[in-house]
Amino acid sequence: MAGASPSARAEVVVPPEWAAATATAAAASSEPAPPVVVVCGPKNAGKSTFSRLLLNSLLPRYGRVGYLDTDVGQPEFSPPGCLSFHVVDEALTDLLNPTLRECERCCFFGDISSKRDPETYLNCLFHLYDYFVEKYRSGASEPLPLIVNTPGWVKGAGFDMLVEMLRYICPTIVVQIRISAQSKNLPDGMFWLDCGQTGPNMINIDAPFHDALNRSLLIQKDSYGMRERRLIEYFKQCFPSDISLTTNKELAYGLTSLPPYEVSISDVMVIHLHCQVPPSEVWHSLNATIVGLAISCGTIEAGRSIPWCAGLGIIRGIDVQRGILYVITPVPLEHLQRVDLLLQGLIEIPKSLLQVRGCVSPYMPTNVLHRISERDINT
Ligand SMILES: Nc1ncnc2c1ncn2[C@@H]1O[C@H](COP(=O)(O)OP(=O)(O)OP(=O)(O)O)[C@@H](O)[C@H]1O
Repeated sequence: MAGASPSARAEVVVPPEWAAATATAAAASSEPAPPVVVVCGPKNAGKSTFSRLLLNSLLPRYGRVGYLDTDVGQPEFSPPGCLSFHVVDEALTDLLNPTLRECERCCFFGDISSKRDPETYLNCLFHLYDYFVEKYRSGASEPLPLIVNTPGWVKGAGFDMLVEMLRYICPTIVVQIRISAQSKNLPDGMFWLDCGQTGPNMINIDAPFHDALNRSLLIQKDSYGMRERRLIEYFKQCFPSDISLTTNKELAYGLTSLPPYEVSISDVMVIHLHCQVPPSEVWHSLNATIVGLAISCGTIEAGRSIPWCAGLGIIRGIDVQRGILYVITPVPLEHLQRVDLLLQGLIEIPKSLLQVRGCVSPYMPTNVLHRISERDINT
């Protein structure tokens, strides 16, 4: 692709070695089980785009493909802050952009990078992988191939986490995308294994675009904007699909007028994932935030429970006197009824929803805070 422009493209470009790599994975032996493919490489090298192409290549043979979404900053199918496992049974039509899809299992990590808590991040990932193995490797369900798209943080602690991930998952194929700036690449070969250990089929491919001097041209993404759009898209699901909400203003007004769910404070436990909050401030800290709505049914390992996340919600208001939280969420009622944990992380309500001209921010009615203050004074 010499001379290709680094600006965002309207169509996906499939270099011959990319096509060969997807064909190799699609033709790989399914004995004793279909392939587990890990895609890794530096930031913006094309991992997500390649993973989409790979998924479409595996579908004709297997009908369904598992996808482990591990990039909490820019997840493929989930809102930001989540790690999730999906089973996809139809070809992806947009090969250049991530799209929301319902997951089979999700863990709410609550941040857009694993930096703040690598241990919890890895525990979430291992739990999702264990779920896949239990259901699609040893259970009654038909075995599925699995794609694991990894984050582009491949240096320092990011590298250490990738090594742990690879050791745990033991993939059958690893596709490494490399760029011309060698110092930014992962080491060559099976860098996560000890000498002499046998490993997977390693496939190295180059990032898709390069200039006349053969230097990689990487397309920078607007990560912040992508996250905002993803959250907006997520909360649009609160409305029936025939309601047209084309602008953020319409959505902001729509959310304002949406009757929230009432959740009894006594029915839920609040967990702050990345900070400590004094008990007297818990409700203030929760008001006007996005939370993971979780169910404490995860397995307990090394004393830590990893709850499954049913989806995200906006805490629209809190009435401490009545003991009620008001939550806006697209999570269906039957799942919501099982939620017993509110996980608060660092995922924020998109600014574009809070800054709509003429619309008083719907999530921060002052009477809510007054009621809390009155209650604080009374206790
Ligand atoms: N084969 C391709 N054809 C067209 N555009 C591409 C291709 N590969 C990557 N891009 C574009 O390059 C940018 C980065 O690609 P992508 O998101 O796949 O990289 P990534 O390695 O997954 O990034 P990150 O490390 O941030 O997760 C995106 O804008 C994407 O649309």
